[in-house]
Amino acid sequence: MTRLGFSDTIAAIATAPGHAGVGIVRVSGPGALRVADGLFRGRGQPSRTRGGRFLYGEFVAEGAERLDDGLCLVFRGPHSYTGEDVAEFQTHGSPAVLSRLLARALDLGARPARPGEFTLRAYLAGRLDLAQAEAVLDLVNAGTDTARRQAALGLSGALGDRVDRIAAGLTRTLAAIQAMLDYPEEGVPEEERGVPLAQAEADLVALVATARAGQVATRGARLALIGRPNAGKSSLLNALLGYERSIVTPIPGTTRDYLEAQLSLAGVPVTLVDTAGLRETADEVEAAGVRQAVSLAQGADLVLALEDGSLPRESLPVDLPPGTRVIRVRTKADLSAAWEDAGARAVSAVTGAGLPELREAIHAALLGDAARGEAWLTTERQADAARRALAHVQAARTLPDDLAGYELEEALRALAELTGRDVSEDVVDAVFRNFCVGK
Ligand SMILES: Nc1nc2c(c(=O)[nH]1)N(C=O)[C@@H](CNc1ccc(C(=O)N[C@@H](CCC(=O)O)C(=O)O)cc1)CN2
Ligand SMILES: Nc1nc2c(ncn2[C@@H]2O[C@H](COP(=O)(O)OP(=O)(O)OP(=O)(O)O)[C@@H](O)[C@H]2O)c(=O)[nH]1
Ligand SMILES: [Mg+2]
Repeated sequence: MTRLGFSDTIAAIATAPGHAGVGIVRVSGPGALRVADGLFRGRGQPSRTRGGRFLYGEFVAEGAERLDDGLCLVFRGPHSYTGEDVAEFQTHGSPAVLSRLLARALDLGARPARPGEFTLRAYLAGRLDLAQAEAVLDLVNAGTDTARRQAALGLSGALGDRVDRIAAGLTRTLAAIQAMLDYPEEGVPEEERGVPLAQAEADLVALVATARAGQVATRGARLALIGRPNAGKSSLLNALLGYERSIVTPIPGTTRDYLEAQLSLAGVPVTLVDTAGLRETADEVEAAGVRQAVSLAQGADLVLALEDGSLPRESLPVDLPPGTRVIRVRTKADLSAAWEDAGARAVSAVTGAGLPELREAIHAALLGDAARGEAWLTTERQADAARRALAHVQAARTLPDDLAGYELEEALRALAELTGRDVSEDVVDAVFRNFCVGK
């Protein structure tokens, strides 16, 4: 594989498996229009058609068997998604038509595209940076409007721009330091070093703070409900969902196995996890459920710790790892309160009192540290690169000029990795492995 153009032509079904109104087979590479000539008959020939045009006609298999009628779209490199010649065949959306059409394209010399290979080619052609390519994946997978908005921002290049602005500041400071290395007795003036580095650090701290929100918005969050038996966990889960998903009874120890349910909370895909009530028990099955509840809470993005507000307060019998995000909830707020605590939100699953505020608190806990209009870091890969850049900038601030220069070079390398200007093939492979075929 060379980075300056591919000799092979790739083909894939671009639309989702299944029956639909329209389906698309896409072909990209130097032979794309020749493949199109071989399987499409219309008033014009694809290889003689200008880019940006479509032709209406029929798709024909070997032996001139007519497969379907439809459209052939012609793109000429570099004016296409991949930057190469591209032909698209838009058929009736039948898996039977699409698979025959793809088979025909392969007969005519194309090879099956690997997952993400169209977008990989767009990246290697310089039409997208790596953060934009990741945004393409986020966009395809977006199930909520928040996820879509973040992905669209990323795809527009807003994340790359945000990173580039920080990098430009670091580059200026690095240049100032290098210019002064020959005159070490003078030192770089504060306004050319200390001030911009403080700014870069603040910008990177703000950027790193978006990683959690970005990942939660695109991949969703796991939210575990824990508490003693009868605290009202299953009732609260049902109240948040708006339907009776989990069994509720007055008998403590009703929920034994954990149970998951999906919910979209202000645009964030949330998996709610109901767990067994926490208590010491001789019952082996229940004890297994309790152990499971503790480990589910430890693995969750956010824990709702429920305590029965109608009974004298008892502390929760678990230690959560430091750093775990917890919202404390006083349940059964419709009954007379046996205790009060400003740190616990009063909620009634019966009347719904306190539920809107709880939803808001959950949303704030999951997305609170990122400003809404800005481009967020949405993958762990991006977050890791941003954190490394931040660590190097922080080191640079305390070091003498020559060593600070080295740290700034490292910070710039980490930022270039973030946008994909300076990454190894392994990293690129890892990014595109997550794509589906046809994207
Ligand atoms: N049918 C279809 N719809 C699609 C795609 C596709 O490949 N096919 N896309 C794929 O993911 C997305 C759109 N992405 C695209 C990006 C650039 C170009 C393109 O041809 N750009 C040229 C021409 C621009 C122009 O005519 O103004 C260019 O940038 O030079 C096409 C699709 C979403 N919708
Ligand atoms: N009045 C009132 N009763 C509630 C409320 N929430 C739960 N209950 C009652 O409390 C009892 C226990 O509720 P569950 O939701 O099953 O409690 P749980 O925490 O899931 O209990 P386990 O599964 O046994 O651990 C049931 O009788 C519920 O009807 C509430 O907000 N108000
Ligand atoms: Mg329960």
